Amino acid sequence: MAATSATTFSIGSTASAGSKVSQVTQSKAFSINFNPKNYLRSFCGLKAVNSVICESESSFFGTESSIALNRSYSTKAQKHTDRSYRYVQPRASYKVAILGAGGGIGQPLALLIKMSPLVSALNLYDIANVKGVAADLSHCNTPSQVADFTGASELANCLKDVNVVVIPAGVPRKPGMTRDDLFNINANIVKTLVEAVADNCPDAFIHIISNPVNSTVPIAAEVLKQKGVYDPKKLFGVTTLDVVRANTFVAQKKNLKLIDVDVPVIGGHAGITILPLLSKTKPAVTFTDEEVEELTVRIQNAGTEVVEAKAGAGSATLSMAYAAARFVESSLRALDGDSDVYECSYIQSELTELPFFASRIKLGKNGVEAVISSELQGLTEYEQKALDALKPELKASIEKGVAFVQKQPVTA
Ligand SMILES: NC(=O)C1=CN([C@@H]2O[C@H](COP(=O)(O)OP(=O)(O)OC[C@H]3O[C@@H](n4cnc5c(N)ncnc54)[C@H](O)[C@@H]3O)[C@@H](O)[C@H]2O)C=CC1
Ligand SMILES: O=C([O-])CC(=O)C(=O)O
Repeated sequence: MAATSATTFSIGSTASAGSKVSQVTQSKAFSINFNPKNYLRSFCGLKAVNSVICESESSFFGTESSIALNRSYSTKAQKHTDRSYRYVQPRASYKVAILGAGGGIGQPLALLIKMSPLVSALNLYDIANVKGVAADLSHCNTPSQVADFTGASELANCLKDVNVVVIPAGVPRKPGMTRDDLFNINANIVKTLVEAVADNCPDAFIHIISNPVNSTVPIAAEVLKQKGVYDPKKLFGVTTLDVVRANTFVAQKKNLKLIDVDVPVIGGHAGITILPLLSKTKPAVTFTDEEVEELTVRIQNAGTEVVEAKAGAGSATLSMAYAAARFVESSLRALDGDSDVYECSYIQSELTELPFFASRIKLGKNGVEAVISSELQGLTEYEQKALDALKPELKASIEKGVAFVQKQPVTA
């Protein structure tokens, strides 16, 4: 990506003030130069502001989708027919499957992915009937073909040749519950679905949304290991919503433009294991101690805020679909060769002594290309204490997930 400003900073072993990138694959660290403007743009996810004004090239709300929509009610549409048809052609042909597509997250997520010019096939799977959802979506005049798959007997077909599998299948919280209270039901759902992924599309990127993410990702890893197809670079716990919330809350608090704010969120995805690194906010922002405490607690409890507001009708669905769509878009861009894709995600990690940990990562064609280790350096005292405090809980959740699969080995 070309630099547009004179101010550049570098990440890598040669950097003095920038971020350090460590290779997941354990090959030696490398350095990259890029400018802060692009750096921030790559964290904008669905690029809300840019995409609404149709500047983005590969956003779900980018040029192609917008032109496709605009054509429907433009009085001059006819004059532009040829040009518009050229634009609505898919720009890439990736196949995405959503498992749990009929649910509160699955449906809006399917709509957002249907708008992507990078997707040629969108497979919807659920144990409940998804025929109606697929029929409904298939009327949208965007490039991808939608197909429905209902029940276990159709799961293998749903997964054939898929590049990205997104898993929001499972039960959501009700008021008074923790995410860990969902373990007994969701552990088995994730285990069964990932077994099918291992059998049918072992090379796919796997995005786990089902809670408790701190345990369901280790469950998925253990299943893939037992199946002999585990690639730690392609298994992701989706923690994008924590980043989206942190960005939103900080922007609101500090009166900043939403599009400009980027807060890395590390650790895991439950209560105190969610740790926003406010000191690493870009652009640099100064917070009082009270603001740090208030923002950190709000970000950690944001899921519960929604659960309580929905009063028994489930947990975050729309913001989660938005966040998951952002992570899918980032994955597709990386698969498509974009070399400037960064997200936070909960992955197998060597960043701390814990085997799974959420942090900023660089995504590439083969999944996790690098882990940004520098964001864990120079933490404030508050952040360091919070990091130390989250480790026992996260460790226990990881061990619970691993033990679950070891007690009930996968079917060959
Ligand atoms: N990672 C994150 O940041 C977030 C995670 N979540 C989690 O996402 C999960 C889904 O939430 P919602 O969509 O609101 O729930 P929902 O109940 O509305 O939808 C779940 C869907 O999964 C389907 N399902 C259940 N068992 C299945 C199976 N074995 N195979 C295929 N589909 C199956 C159901 O039929 C339903 O359509 C929950 O576990 C929730 O806690 C929710 C918000 C944020
Ligand atoms: O809070 C929940 O149960 C759902 C969730 O993970 C979130 O909204 O972050």
